[in-house]
Amino acid sequence: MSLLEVNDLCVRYDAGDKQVHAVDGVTFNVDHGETYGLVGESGCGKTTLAKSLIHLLDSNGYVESGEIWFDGTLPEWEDENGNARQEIIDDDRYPVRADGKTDLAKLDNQQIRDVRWRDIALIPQSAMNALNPVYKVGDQITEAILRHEPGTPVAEADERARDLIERVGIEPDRADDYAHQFSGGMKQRAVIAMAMACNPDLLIADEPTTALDVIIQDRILEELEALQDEFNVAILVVSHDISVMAEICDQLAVMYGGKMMESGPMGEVLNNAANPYTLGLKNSFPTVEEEQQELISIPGSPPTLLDPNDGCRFAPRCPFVVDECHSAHPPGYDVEQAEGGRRTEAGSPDMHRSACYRIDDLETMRTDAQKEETWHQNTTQTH
Ligand SMILES: Nc1ncnc2c1ncn2[C@@H]1O[C@H](COP(=O)(O)OP(=O)(O)OP(=O)(O)O)[C@@H](O)[C@H]1O
Repeated sequence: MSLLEVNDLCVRYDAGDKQVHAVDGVTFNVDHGETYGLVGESGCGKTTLAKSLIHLLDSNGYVESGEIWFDGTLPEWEDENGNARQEIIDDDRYPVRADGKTDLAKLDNQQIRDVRWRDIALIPQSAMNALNPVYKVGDQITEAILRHEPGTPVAEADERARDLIERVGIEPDRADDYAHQFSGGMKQRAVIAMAMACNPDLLIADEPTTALDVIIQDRILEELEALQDEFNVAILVVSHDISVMAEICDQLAVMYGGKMMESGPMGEVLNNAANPYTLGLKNSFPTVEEEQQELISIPGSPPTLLDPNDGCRFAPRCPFVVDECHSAHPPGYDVEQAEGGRRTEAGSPDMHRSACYRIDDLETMRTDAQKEETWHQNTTQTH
């Protein structure tokens, strides 16, 4: 059973008399212990999607519609074994399903606070600045444990904090240091340790390695994987960097303009890309294997998402655009079927899916997408 099941989620920001459609009709599942990646250019809605799950949006942001089913529930709705009580499941006033999952979108502020840290923890973007400069690093982790598990004896919380610090590769004695005594990589590790303080089932990591050099980046990714193996924590990782995703993800979703353009098992999405946007994104990133690879950018810029038109979000920049693309944003099509020339909607969000009307012409798109002239000659005709 999946840990997280997001159905048709739409998130908006109020912007004067208009709205920013930052996340639009997004559906995906994350399994226990798996790493799910959200990749895409800046502004495509990755952070908004991640933060909306635990109600950490800016004050003008809100979930307009959709469901966020999470395999866990509030302590007061559980029996002694930690399962949702039957009378809570049966009572329509509670957003709890027969399989014990809770719809996080329906929780109020107080309720979602009980889920944060204990069940789902966030490593925010620019996490290195998340440490408080006036408290010792170890004390900040102890404090997080005590705040979310109030019955814990202080000595035990201290011990756990030091243990976590050690697990992320920092000498436990450094727990008595202040953040300014830590390097960038150590600060990032300390924030990861803090996020793991209450042993959550899901860790949301927003650009966990962006400000770090490549060597430290690798180590942080290794440490995240080690924590995952040890604690079976699922990780929802947000990054603009395909190479980070290729290192750690099991499943990958490519976002553009608030939509999921392509998703599925990571190897499938990256090696067998089936969406013009993914093909374009891959062209613009260097790969380790191809030393002489020519990088090709996608001309144009991402949409503003202010009251967007109907139609595929990528259509204005897509060299493969046809009339149908302007009718409505395409649904997620089954890529395996498309390999055989059939255009069939995907039956499950875990399958390799691509939102593109041209999916039945996949081979042509894959071949043409590798050519520079495809991207840099045809764009004017698409507007
Ligand atoms: N508080 C806000 N008010 C209005 N619009 C916002 C707000 N926060 C984000 N947006 C807009 O929502 C869209 C999605 O932004 P978001 O930060 O989720 O994208 P992202 O892919 O995570 O980008 P980045 O990697 O730069 O953070 C963008 O168009 C952005 O300008």
